[in-house]
Amino acid sequence: MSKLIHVAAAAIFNDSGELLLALRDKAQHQGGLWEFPGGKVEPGEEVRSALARELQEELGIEIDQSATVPLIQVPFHYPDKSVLLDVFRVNRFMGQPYGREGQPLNWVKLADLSGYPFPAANTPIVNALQLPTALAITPRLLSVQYCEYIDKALQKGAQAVMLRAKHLTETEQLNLYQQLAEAFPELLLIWNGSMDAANRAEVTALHLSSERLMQLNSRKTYRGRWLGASCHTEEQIRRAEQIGADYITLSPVQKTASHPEVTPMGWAEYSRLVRLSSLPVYALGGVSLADLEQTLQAGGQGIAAIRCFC
Ligand SMILES: Nc1nc2c([nH]c(=O)n2[C@H]2C[C@H](O)[C@@H](COP(=O)(O)OP(=O)(O)OP(=O)(O)O)O2)c(=O)[nH]1
Ligand SMILES: [Mg+2]
Repeated sequence: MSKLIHVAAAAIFNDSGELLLALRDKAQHQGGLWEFPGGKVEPGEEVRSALARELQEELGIEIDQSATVPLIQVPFHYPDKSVLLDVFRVNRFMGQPYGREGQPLNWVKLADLSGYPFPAANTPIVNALQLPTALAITPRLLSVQYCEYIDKALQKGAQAVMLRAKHLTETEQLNLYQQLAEAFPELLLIWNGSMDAANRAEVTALHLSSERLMQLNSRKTYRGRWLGASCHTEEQIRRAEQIGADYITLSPVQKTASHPEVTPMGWAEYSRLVRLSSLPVYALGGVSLADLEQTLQAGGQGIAAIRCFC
């Protein structure tokens, strides 16, 4: 396999929360498709210096390197080239961006990103941008208690909720899912269950256990929008990538009361697996919102937790 070409790219936001896209010239590799501005890291160059240089060269803007936050790293093999896209969030910049190389630019709302044709390597980047950084996983509750739980979790900073209610029958879980989806129409509500049942109930966001993940070869039959999976090993991460999952949770990062017998992987191993994965990776297991900054700096998607949102 050819050597990975290290590319620094930026998800640049303006004050209205829109994102800057540039159209790649037809003559370029992956030409005619939209991109996150950036370019190749030169030998010996720091990735953030490369990002600042490329944004100056391509857009005429200055950025404060220390104010950039890692978003995701995507290793990707095109038939003719292998790239490592190293993507950062840029929320502040100086100057008015313009296409210094004649490339058209567009400010785009996050919700409209899916309408833009991107190179294939960009799918995980778009997912990382559209997925939240704080995911609450429901504890074991009575059916009537879930609404109140979600209210409280949202107040505490959760931005999405995974309904994990294995103590209820599948029918009860899906009825509850529909009720909660109606009560919280704006919320990304994920059901932890099986693909067949999710398809039958028209669930739009599904999370697979690692066991279910390893039984799947493709997401092709899935009819929802979001597909996630629980991973604990490199092999499971590879399978999640192979089936085309949108995100994974990786656990246990730290010691957790729910699985006291399991040895946690620790932050160093979490960071290593995040670098190796091309997908958005939530840290799970003994983590809370207090660990969010560390998780993002490691290139993770964010944190997933039960306890800290109760
Ligand atoms: N900048 C950028 N490159 C991307 C994206 N997605 C994607 O697959 N790529 C690929 C296309 C290219 O093979 C490589 C980036 O190369 P580039 O052409 O931007 O590099 P550069 O700015 O240094 O340009 P050049 O001097 O080599 O012409 O990464 C993306 O979103 N942004
Ligand atoms: Mg470029």
